[in-house]
Amino acid sequence: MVNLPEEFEMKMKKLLGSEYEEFLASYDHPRNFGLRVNVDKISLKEFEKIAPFHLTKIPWTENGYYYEEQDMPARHPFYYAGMYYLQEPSAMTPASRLVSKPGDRVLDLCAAPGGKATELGAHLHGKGVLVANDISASRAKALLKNIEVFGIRNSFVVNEVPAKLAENFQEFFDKILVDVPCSGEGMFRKDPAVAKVWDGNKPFECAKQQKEIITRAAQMLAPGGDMLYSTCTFSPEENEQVIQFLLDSRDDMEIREIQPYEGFAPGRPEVAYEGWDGECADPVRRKMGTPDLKKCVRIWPHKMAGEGHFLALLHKRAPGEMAGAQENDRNGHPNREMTVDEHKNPVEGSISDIKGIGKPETKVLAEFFADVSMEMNWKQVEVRKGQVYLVPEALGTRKGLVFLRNGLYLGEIRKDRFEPSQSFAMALKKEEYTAVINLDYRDVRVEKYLRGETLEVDDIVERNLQKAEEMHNAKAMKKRLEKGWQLVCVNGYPLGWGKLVNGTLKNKYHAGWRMKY
Ligand SMILES: C[S@@+](CC[C@H](N)C(=O)[O-])C[C@H]1O[C@@H](n2cnc3c(N)ncnc32)[C@H](O)[C@@H]1O
Repeated sequence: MVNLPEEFEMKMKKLLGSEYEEFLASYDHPRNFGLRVNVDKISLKEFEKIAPFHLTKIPWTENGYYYEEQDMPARHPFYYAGMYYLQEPSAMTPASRLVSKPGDRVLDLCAAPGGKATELGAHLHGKGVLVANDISASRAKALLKNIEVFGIRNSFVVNEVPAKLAENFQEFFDKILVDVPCSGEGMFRKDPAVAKVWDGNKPFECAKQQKEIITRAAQMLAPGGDMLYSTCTFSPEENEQVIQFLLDSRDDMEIREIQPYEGFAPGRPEVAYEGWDGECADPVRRKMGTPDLKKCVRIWPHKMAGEGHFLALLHKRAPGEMAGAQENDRNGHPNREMTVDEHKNPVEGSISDIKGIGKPETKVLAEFFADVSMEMNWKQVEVRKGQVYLVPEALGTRKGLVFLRNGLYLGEIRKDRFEPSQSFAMALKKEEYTAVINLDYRDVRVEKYLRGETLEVDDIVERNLQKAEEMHNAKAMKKRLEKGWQLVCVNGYPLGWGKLVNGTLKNKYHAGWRMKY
């Protein structure tokens, strides 16, 4: 049993009334473990077929599963292949209720380490842009890594304060996720250390910061766009009161219904002004808060197999749009189980479209990319000091922002050769590269590869050559398969690069990502 702060218990008693004992009893139950499948890489059907874990579907998400602690999915090669993200089940809810589609401009304002940004990015399938921001430089680094492991090709990873972003992105985004820093009351069971540092002032301090963040987020939302605000805490100050604050300060925003689940509890209009002297002229609302706060969702650990959360889906009305319009058609159950190849586009333009590079660089790139069939628009490729990036189309030029990555880093031109990057390997599908060393996850070479060791792969090269025999251009293909860059895959999903020399595969797996235990 977690040691709960006395002041917290009193507050929860007041909030929950007769449900309080049941809530308290939930602290005796073990926490739940969840993983969320990367729908940009693998279909759920395929994942269920190949993943050697004890999986049970999380009923309120499309692509989340409970697993058992002994499965240890963080140590499995499929994790290194970016097939899934480990995430507490309730924490999967916010991104699952902000339905984004390929082509959208999406912002995750408080994104690190990327639990929600990776889900939002996966659903873009490379089209549109995901701007993933975090105020902490070190956490933003972890965010970038997770985005790269997931193979997201169209992200802009930023390390800025929301006010600075708002200067650059006025009414720019179709979808915004605002998963604010909070007092973390919902995490006491999962992480008892959070309960130890909690005190009664924390919700008030956090609320101040949350109001600034949500205000900036609303400035960046395009008219007609949707924004999802979430916390992992129970305090009304950080939940209903922040939403009420936003509604009181802007008359173009409204609360939308969230795709339901039987375990969700409604938001609480009656706590919207409790203990807070907000500005509101309407005496009825002043007492009660806007009735639409009921459309918010509270996740309580005694009602669902997950930790505590709060969610509010907000909509910014376009000029002339009536309050509550569009709600029904936008709120249908989204068909989120898509096949991975459904979103493929042909390659656009050619290498000669890249600006500012000479003939030798063009030749080096042409040689390497003769083996690549990934969808890409060459007009969006930029070369900066020899480093080659595929920049998101929808972003435009953004100056004066501190960023860690603009687009997909493809690799580096070094004199007479191109060195592909780790992030490029992760963004490829097996079928999009000519020379592939595909290993089964039970093959000891997979772990050796992830530890940075050199591999003997004669048997696989032999098999690849036999397959090539059956093809039209067998001779050219043979030459290619016997040496040079190889995409190393586990069960068909890329892990990184290797370079083949006389049947030996030199390890090019990113040194900083190696398996260490
Ligand atoms: C709840 S965590 C986000 C978790 C993340 N959404 C995920 O799912 O992995 C809140 C994040 O907000 C960041 N943060 C704190 N203050 C911020 C601010 N003013 N602007 C943007 N991010 C902020 C913190 O560094 C922290 O990473």
